[in-house]
Amino acid sequence: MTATKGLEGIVATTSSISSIIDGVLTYRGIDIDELAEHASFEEVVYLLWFGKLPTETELAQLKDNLSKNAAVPDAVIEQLRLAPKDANAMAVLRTAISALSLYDPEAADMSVASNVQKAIKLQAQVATIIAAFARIRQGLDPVAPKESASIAENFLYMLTGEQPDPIAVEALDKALVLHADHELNASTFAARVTVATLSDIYSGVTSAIGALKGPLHGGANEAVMEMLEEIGSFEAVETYVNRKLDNKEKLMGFGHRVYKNGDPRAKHLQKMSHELGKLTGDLKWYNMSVKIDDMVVSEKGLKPNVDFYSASVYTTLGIPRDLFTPIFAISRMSGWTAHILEQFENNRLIRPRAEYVGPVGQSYVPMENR
Ligand SMILES: CC(=O)SCCNC(=O)CCNC(=O)[C@H](O)C(C)(C)COP(=O)(O)OP(=O)(O)OC[C@H]1O[C@@H](n2cnc3c(N)ncnc32)[C@H](O)[C@@H]1OP(=O)(O)O
Ligand SMILES: O=C([O-])CC(=O)C(=O)O
Repeated sequence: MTATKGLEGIVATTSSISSIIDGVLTYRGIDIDELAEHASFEEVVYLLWFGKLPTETELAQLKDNLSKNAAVPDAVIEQLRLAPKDANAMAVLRTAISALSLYDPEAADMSVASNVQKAIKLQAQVATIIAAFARIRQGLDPVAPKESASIAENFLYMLTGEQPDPIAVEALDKALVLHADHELNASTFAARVTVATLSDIYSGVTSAIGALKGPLHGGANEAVMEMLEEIGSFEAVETYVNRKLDNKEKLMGFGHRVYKNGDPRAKHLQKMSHELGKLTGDLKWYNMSVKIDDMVVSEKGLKPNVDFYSASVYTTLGIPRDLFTPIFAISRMSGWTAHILEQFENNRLIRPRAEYVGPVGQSYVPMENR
């Protein structure tokens, strides 16, 4: 038995949800480039869950169902009020999503119909929870979700209490499409491992949120913005990047376990960052990002991943830095739940082995002789 560090290159399951083949990402066989151009996030949610693009009626039904389920139980809102105002937003989200199960009488129902309904609730409520916490910590009351608004529109509306700019809604919607699923990434794997014990869907997504939070995974988008803020100006980029590379330190938002020739989602986010920067007249973060990108590509051969340009996109949309990873979770909820449903369809406990490298042949030493 020989271990592969980080399970690199190990094929751990079959899946028909998304694929990365020769650097091309597809959801249910459709290239992400096409989806980014044409699909709404709700269409993508339907596609991931049900394996096909929705008809007009099916999409309307899904949107209606999401809309009707977007309100969060009062007890969970109360719990958000009890959280420290400076609590980590991903930790709050992880706790609140776990708490939702306490108020769902169907939490332990493992039928397919019940699990699909729980996926709908989770997808609808994740945005409500994040927006509510963002307001509560500012001493404001949460804003109730609007009926018949998309998830992107509703999230921005619930965050500010004002009707969001259609350009911002469109940009966030596209970002949600781009982050929705990604084969067997760490958080999705965590979700599948959890539910493969026949634990419930809430446990699965709670595990996933915990895994997404880390800076080597979804947490990298916040780390990118932290880096941009630390650098502070376009002029300071060169010295900063050279110092990081000389010290062999990682630059957040670069590199990927699977993509060695670039992440196909990054170009869309780069374009959005540029367009939003032009619209707002503030290209500072975009210009700094491009300069870092050019230097890291030419000096290290590493390309930006999905997290790199999403940082300047969200900042230009006026979203606070610590909500970037929670927004990733809004989108990835669709992928996690699709994978959980797929895992349940053909379940087997996930239990790999460890290569033992510790001492052998040891004896118990009585306390007085140690
Ligand atoms: C949504 C997502 O999860 S996308 C990924 C988000 N994460 C980040 O952006 C964090 C920064 N990037 C990284 O840490 C890595 O590239 C990962 C975690 C994404 C992938 O890592 P792995 O496949 O395990 O690659 P690993 O960390 O072993 O790196 C391989 C080599 O490239 C280097 N490298 C990888 N990423 C970076 C980086 N961002 N900056 C500088 N060097 C890097 C490593 O130092 C290592 O060099 P070495 O062989 O000289 O020691
Ligand atoms: O696939 C991965 O390892 C990380 C990633 O890009 C994602 O989850 O979107």
